[in-house]
Amino acid sequence: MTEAIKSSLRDSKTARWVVLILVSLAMLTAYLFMEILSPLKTMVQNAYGWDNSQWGIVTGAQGYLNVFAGMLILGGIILDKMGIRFTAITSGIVMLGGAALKYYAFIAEPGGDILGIPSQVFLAASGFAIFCVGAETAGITVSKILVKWFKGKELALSMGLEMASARLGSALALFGSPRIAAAMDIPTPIMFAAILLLVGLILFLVYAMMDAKYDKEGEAVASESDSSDDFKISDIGHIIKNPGFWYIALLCLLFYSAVFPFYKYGPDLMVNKYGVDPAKAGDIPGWLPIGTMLLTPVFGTLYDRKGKGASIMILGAILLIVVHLIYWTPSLDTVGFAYLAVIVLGIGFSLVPSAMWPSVPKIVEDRYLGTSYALIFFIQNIGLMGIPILVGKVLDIMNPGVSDKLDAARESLKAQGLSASEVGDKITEMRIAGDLPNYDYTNTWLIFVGLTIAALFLAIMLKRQDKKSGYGLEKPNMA
Ligand SMILES: N[C@@H](Cc1c[nH]cn1)C(=O)NCC(=O)O
Repeated sequence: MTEAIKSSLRDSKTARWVVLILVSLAMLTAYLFMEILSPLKTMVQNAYGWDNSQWGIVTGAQGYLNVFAGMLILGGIILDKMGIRFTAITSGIVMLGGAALKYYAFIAEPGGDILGIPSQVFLAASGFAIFCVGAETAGITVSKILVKWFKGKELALSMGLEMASARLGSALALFGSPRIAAAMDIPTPIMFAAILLLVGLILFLVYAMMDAKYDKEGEAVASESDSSDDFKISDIGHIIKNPGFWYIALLCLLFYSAVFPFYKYGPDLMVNKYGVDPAKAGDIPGWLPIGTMLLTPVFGTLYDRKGKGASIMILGAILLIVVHLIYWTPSLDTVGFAYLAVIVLGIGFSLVPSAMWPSVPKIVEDRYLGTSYALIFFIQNIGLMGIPILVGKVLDIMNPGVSDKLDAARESLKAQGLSASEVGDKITEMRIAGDLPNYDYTNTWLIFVGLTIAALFLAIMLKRQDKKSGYGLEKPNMA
């Protein structure tokens, strides 16, 4: 029996690392699709005539089903009840289905309205909303997979590497998508990213085979019966009575609202404020995920060894304020400042998550951990939905007439028989030449400044609560 356990898959270092590679690459494809449209805002608007509010409807679709239909919570329950294999494969299929619908919206260019929204916008938003249900569920499933295979071994390292791989997916989308769209057309990068999701699904299927073998070996019984990662409705009552939970959940909402929506609007800011070529719109924001890939493990190790978790979150929030102030200040309009701000953002975006996620187990009891993470992601999704919508709306309000002028030019080009891609290219040329106006982001960017100031306030409150409740956030994680 002992021999059988020793030779189990879990004890095989090779098997563990194969699992890590499989799920990390699957998450890379998910994060890649998540940002595939983000650097194309200028091109999409020039080609299809979406205003900023419509862009907000599509990019904020992340939360429609996850928040309003409670799909993130349902995903947690399904993971708990149906297990890892079922949930991983199902989330892969859901991501692919959503991606296919989003691709259809761009390739078919459907006319008319659905529920008062242009059909193309409605279908692209619906596809993204469905994709995000799969992506968020895949995220919580992969965390559970890593706990299953790496608990008591290289767990923190495996989580860090999986996150780094996911960030690489975001970077590939930001750098690659506009280049492919400029060389081919807008639907092509979306199609490539959808094909990669199919590869991700195949990787989950291969993982499921390994997982089945692992379970057959019988060793999983012990780890599966450790229910600390499970989602339980009954836990919610206990968790929401804990003030520390609220501080960290709201900090997560504010902090991520100031960062992930930056992917959706940052590339267009680069074009409109810094005069970057739309085919390279994602290049400066693309350094953000690359920087975090390298820095998050460094700051994570620092927190493990030296502690100061609450102080790290305060410092991260201060850096974020500096970043968004740089992007907001009208006179700081040279590309050098855009790079400087993204470097500081990279440091801030590495500091906060490296301290935030490992702090949750210090605030809530182990048995509530799975439910707590699902609830935090649920609250985070409210911001990831609301902020892109708000930014789009405010941008339209602050730029009266700009979308109308672009529309008029587009209509006259369309009347000359040009395709959407050709219209987009012409409008881009006219905007670069100054014949058509750009969007002024100045006042709109104050939304991000406000979010980061609120995040700093919450981080300070969390530190105070830590002193009061003795969570030990300032203490090292390692003895
Ligand atoms: N909600 C998840 C996944 C995600 C990524 N982009 C939008 N949602 C999350 O925030 N994971 C943590 C991270 O830092 O990526």
